Amino acid sequence: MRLGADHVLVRVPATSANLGPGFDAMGLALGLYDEIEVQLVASDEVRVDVAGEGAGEVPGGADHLVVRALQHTLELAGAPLTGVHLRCTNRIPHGRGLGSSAAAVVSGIVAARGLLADPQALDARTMLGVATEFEGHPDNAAPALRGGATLAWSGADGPRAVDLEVDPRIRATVLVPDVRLATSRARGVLPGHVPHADAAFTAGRAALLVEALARRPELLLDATEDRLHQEYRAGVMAGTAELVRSLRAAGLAATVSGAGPTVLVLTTADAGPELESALRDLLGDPRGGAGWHVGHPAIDTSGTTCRSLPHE
Ligand SMILES: Nc1ncnc2c1ncn2[C@@H]1O[C@H](COP(=O)(O)OP(=O)(O)OP(=O)(O)O)[C@@H](O)[C@H]1O
Ligand SMILES: N[C@@H](CCO)C(=O)O
Repeated sequence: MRLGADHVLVRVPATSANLGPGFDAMGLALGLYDEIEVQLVASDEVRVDVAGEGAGEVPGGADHLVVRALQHTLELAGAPLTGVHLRCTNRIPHGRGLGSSAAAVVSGIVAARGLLADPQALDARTMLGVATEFEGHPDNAAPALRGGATLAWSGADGPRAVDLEVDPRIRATVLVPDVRLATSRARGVLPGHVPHADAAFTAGRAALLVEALARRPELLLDATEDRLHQEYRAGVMAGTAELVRSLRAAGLAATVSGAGPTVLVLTTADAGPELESALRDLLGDPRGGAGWHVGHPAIDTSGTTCRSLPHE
């Protein structure tokens, strides 16, 4: 396949996976974005400039995660990459449970699609499949690609996803700690087996969550209960576990965001005063404190977007 454009700008949202009981399956796109400008160059140089999150930390050149996903996707499409210049403006914090690695992978895939002469040749399922190969599970990649809330699974023909309805009254709040935790570490403490009763409990809650998200937000507290991962992870994110417990005791639907350590709270717009009061009690200030930053991102409904820029 031929390349069409040589210069594109991709915008990719943060995502919060699991939402409590939807381990490795459910996710929500949040209005906090990384932007990546991808410019093909005539030489075989691979250059990556990073501003914001990860600057001076993430590998440059061909090892950079966005470059790896871009290169892999272009190869798959039969249009191998030679030289490229990336300018990344990163706002999604790394290793916090807000889908930074999925955002990097998805942005590389969507950039590759935008560079092809026939972008339609790379369909949504193929893109989710490639992202899942990199990530190992599709729950962040699906909402990053599609926006909104999604339910993803691996079927006989590979990873798939559907959109979930989200009641317009629902609001997301994130409590992001200063400390990081690698997803690999948070997965490493999960057991190989769980009691049948816990699996049954969590399956029921995940089904209820679909209804709570769509039109019954008053059920969010019950619907976000989980027994598959959060308690097992408490030992590697004690502060997160404590905050989730306290917020839930105050009647707020708090969960560990992705593999943590960020806390996600789902409320309705009219629950602002309860949330503010709980945050003041727990952190000393509703805007954040004690090493926690409070954000109120919109729920993103666009997913990852890509537009061509003029040839430079
Ligand atoms: N924009 C980026 N560019 C390059 N590498 C990135 C970028 N974002 C994340 N990474 C890599 O991914 C790592 C973080 O991935 P990890 O899966 O541990 O956490 P996360 O994706 O932020 O959280 P979660 O998967 O729980 O939502 C970073 O340390 C970095 O190596
Ligand atoms: N479902 C994943 C999300 C983080 O990538 C987990 O909880 O480990």
